[in-house]
Amino acid sequence: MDGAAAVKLVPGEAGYVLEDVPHVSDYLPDLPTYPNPLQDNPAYSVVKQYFVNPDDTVCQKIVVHKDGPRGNHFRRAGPRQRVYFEPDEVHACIVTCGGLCPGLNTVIREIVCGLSDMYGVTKILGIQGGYKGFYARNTITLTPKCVNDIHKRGGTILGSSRGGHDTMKIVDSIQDRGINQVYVIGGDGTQRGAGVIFEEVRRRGLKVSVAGIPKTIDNDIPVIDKSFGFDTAVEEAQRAINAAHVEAVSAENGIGLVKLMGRHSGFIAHYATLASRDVDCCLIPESPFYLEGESGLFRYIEKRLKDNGHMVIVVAEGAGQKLIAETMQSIGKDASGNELLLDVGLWLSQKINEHFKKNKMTINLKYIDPTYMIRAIPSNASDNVYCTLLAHSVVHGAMAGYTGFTIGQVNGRHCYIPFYRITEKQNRVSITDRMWARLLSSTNQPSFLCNKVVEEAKKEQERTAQLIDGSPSHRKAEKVSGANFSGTK
Ligand SMILES: Nc1ncnc2c1ncn2[C@@H]1O[C@H](COP(=O)(O)OP(=O)(O)OP(=O)(O)O)[C@@H](O)[C@H]1O
Ligand SMILES: O=P(O)(O)OC[C@H]1O[C@](O)(CO)[C@@H](O)[C@@H]1O
Ligand SMILES: [Mg+2]
Repeated sequence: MDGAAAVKLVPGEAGYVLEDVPHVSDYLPDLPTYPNPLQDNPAYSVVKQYFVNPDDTVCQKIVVHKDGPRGNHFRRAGPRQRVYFEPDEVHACIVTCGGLCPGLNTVIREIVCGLSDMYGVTKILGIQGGYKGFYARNTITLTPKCVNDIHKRGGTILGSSRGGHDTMKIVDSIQDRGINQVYVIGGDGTQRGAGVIFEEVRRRGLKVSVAGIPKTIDNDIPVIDKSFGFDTAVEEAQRAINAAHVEAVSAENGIGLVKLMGRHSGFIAHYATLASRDVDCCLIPESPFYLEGESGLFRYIEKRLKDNGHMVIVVAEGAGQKLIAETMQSIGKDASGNELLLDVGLWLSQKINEHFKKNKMTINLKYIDPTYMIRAIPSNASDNVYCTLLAHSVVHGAMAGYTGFTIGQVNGRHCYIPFYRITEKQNRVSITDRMWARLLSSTNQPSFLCNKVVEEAKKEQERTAQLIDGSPSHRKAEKVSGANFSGTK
């Protein structure tokens, strides 16, 4: 487990457990603290109860039973009365890694503006081109002025990359440059990378806070309510689905097929389908499907065309990979080690065309692949606000000396989550819960579920629920009874 040595569990009454995050004072005792400059900030000083009570925690499980345990909690995010860095002392850096996602520039902007406006920090570096930028690329100086309008642009002004995570070289670069706050924006791979950077920083005894901001278009990061940019992507996907629908209704036996992103998690396809109501079938990686037979996809398409004259299919890029692999060779891995996917959209188009040709039925299939279009756009208004809050919360955490954490919204509240909770599993669409049932009922598609698949899905859900509910028994944990934990030295 990444960061296993840093597990900090603080038990309380009635099964209460705080899964705390590391703090620089865990391994550097007697560090001085300073009053939070926010208390003199004209904008913020009017806020009643502005500082977060250090004992505030956010519960992960909000549906509980009368006699059930209170479950796991995370430390609530927000400004602390005392901070562990003086503004002049801070030398922050920001890096973006992995694939693009709407909102990256907003998060960069708001970390810079948050550090500057709230804490008076002036030294902020942008690391170019992802992790390898620490040792192989240039850096740029980030100021509120130069990031002023970047939230209106898609992508990341810093550039991003996959692969190239060389922990020693990265931490050498952090040490050589005198960086003491590292803000890492990226998905599960990136947060794993941040976890090992944190471990190395701690091993060297550096006063450096390593903080993650989770980013993933696929919404595959667990624990958090949802990842930033997801709503924007779902909204943009509507344009492709609308086009597919228009094409389909305007042709004889028209079929509109749209491929959307979603490597192992089909959330974009799922939510875009539910939002649209024009979709007749949604195929995702979590729900294996098959083509032939009475309950297969071909029969459903025939029926739908007969009843309605047209249909729209949405397929997540990771769907049907096992099926395709029966006839196609794997195409290897990307620079980060992620499996490259076979093109389910092209494959499905070909299979459907072949099937109807063989059965002498005329169809008009239009395949739309908006893959990168849904993630290369700027974030929408609500994602912009979401990104702003995440960025400000992560800044408060680093200034307060927390480290080895990811910022996340859990049940509507922002909190500091240990890296290992974000990286130990992926968030997947559960095909045995009410949300997927809602989709099945809105599209009327076959569930493709045989008993074996349902049983496997239920088992997976139980296993996942144990992780999500936190049952900490499986962790190599050091239990502590108070917040002044120093067991990670
Ligand atoms: N286990 C790991 N340890 C250290 N670094 C890692 C690890 N996994 C991935 N990384 C690094 O993290 C960076 C991003 O990883 P990856 O390409 O998997 O994207 P991601 O962060 O998961 O984002 P997304 O999948 O949403 O595009 C890469 O530079 C990669 O080298
Ligand atoms: O082509 P790239 O940039 O490597 O990224 C593609 C992948 O990145 C994601 O957008 C995020 O993991 C996936 O949905 C997609 O498979
Ligand atoms: Mg990933």
